[in-house]
Amino acid sequence: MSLTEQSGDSTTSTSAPLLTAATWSRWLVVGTVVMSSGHLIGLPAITAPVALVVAGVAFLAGIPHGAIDHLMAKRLSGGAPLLAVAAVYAGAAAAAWALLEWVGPIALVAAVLFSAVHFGMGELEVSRLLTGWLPRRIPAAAIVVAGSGALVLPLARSGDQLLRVATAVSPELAVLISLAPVQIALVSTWCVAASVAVAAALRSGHRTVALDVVIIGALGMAAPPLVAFAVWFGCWHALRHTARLLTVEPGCAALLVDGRGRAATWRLVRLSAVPSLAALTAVLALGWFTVASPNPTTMVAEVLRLLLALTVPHMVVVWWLDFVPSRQVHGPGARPAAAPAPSESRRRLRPLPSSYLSIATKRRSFERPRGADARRRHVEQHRR
Ligand SMILES: CC1=C(/C=C/C(C)=C/C=C/C(C)=C/C=O)C(C)(C)CCC1
Ligand SMILES: [Fe+2]
Repeated sequence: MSLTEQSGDSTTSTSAPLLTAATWSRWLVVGTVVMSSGHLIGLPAITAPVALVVAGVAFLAGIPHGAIDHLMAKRLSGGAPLLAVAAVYAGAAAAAWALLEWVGPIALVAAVLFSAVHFGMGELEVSRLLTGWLPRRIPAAAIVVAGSGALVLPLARSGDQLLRVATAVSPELAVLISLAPVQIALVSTWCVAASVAVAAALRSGHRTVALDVVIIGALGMAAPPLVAFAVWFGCWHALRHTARLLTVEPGCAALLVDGRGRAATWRLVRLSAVPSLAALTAVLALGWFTVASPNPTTMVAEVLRLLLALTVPHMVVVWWLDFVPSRQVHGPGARPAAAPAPSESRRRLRPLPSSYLSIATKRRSFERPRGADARRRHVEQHRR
């Protein structure tokens, strides 16, 4: 199996961006695993400054994936004024920041848990869009937990750099993730979830879903913890979410359906440019103040708290996106004729498809087998 192979036949113009993003993310992460494992065969190990630079760049690369959250929220809310959307978004971030600042470790642990769910749900959604596979509750939950491996495993392994960052945000959190029972619980939970996810994916013929779990595990276990999380965030989660946005943002989706992938990409770049630049400038400015600050540790803690607070409304918008029918995102009447009926999709609490891509991929993967028997087997596979 190659890193490009997909279990479903997702070669339509709408599925191309996600396929490309999935392939690139696999290569970037596998590259990181290989570079991080070089010391096992006598090559020089990644030094601490290199690790910090790689982690910093990867974190920055991940920031723009939330740049059109406000546009998505506007659509999802049925066209609320952008100013109101921005006010609610900022309000949610401010509330999260206040909780992180004053409630302390409990709020931080909650934010980390929400993040793990956000990352895992992203994996589940992307695996569905790529393969058309709609797993049952247990394999779906296993994919969510396994998909958060690039956060769970590095937290369990901690290491110098990650612990220093964690201590800056909350010394209590650093103590918590240094406890052997917590580390063992995190690693064993991930291993059980990953085994269930891989077994279910292989049994239903979706080898790339299994491959992704294995790659995430390899990264979480082999790369320096902070690098593992940062590279996964910037080069996997953000890349795949951005590709998904191309199929969700109505203008981009329409261009994709027309086979104009490049125009769709440029549209997304245009829409994201100002918010991305603003966010990157703010983060870089805060980073600069941190370096110049007489008390960098406190400053790092402040910056991280701010970033974590900002991710809260992002997680809410993406979660909303995962659970609404595509017509609410694309506007009334925009749902393609072949989309499954809501009642059918709602069975087993399955999030409704939120993009043209999910519908196109699903239809194609159902169409693929030739002959009545093969088709029946294939349909059975998707029901499993
Ligand atoms: C607390 C903490 C961490 C967790 C960061 C998290 C949880 C980030 C979540 C980001 C999200 C949700 C982005 C959305 O796309 C690190 C960096 C591992 C280092 C140690 C301290
Ligand atoms: Fe995200």
